[in-house]
Amino acid sequence: MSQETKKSKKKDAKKEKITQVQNNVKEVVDANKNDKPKYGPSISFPYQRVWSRCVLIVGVLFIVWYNSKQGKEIQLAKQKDILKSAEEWLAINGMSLGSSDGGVTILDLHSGALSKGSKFINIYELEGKDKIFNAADFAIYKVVKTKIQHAIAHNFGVDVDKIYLTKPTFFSQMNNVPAKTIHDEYWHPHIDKETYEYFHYTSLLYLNDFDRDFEGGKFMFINKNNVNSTVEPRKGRVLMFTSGSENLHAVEKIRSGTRYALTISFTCNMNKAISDPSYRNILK
Ligand SMILES: O=C(O)CCC(=O)C(=O)O
Ligand SMILES: [Fe+2]
Repeated sequence: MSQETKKSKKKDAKKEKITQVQNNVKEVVDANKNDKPKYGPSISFPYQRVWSRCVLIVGVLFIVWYNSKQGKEIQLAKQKDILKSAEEWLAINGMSLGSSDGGVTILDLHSGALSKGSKFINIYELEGKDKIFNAADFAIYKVVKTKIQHAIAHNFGVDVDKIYLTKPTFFSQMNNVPAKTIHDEYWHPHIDKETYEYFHYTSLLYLNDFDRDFEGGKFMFINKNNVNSTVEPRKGRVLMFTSGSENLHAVEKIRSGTRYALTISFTCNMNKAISDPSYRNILK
């Protein structure tokens, strides 16, 4: 065989191979063409990617907004409207004059009783009692109390003039010092009306922040199935509930730090009403 014949044979073989490959590719393309989408032709439109991203973002924003509306928190007033810093208020309110041996210190604003050691002292009988509070402190208390009274009336559908401030109304300070008496054991489930007969509506104004100023110390509602719903104390947050057996509750043990709250409660029994604690009264 001549050299030329050999070359042309090689060329022919190559051509044949290329045609074969091309045919194979065509077959695959044809096969794909016949492979119709299962659920009909897919929809496409201009700027499809941009639009689909916009829809996704709006969807996520909607979910975030919707969930934020789901909380049962009602804003009564901005913290800065009514509250000084908790520390400032507590420093002047006389709590610093006491301190119980157990983990709980109480200052009753109506009677002046303050836990000290294993007893109570009366800060309204102390020398210099007029320096512990001033008129502005009581004015703040009155504003806070009145706002809460209106909020309770509104949310529980009662007439604002038919609920009355009742005693005790007190500051509480809680920490993780081991309890000395049963009164220091705030973590037991209880019903306020059993402790305080004339309470019909309990409210708590929290003065500092869970997870920042203290750990533990969440408020827990305990229902019949032993399932808890919890409230995390936060400065300026108000919790209100009816004081009967429908609201069994406890406070989770404090693990560290100090927790401050103010209890303001209302009764429907006008014979058990108390007047607002006032500067004038403590000067008597
Ligand atoms: O401080 C709290 O969150 C609740 C205290 C309490 O339940 C009470 O004093 O009866
Ligand atoms: Fe309670």
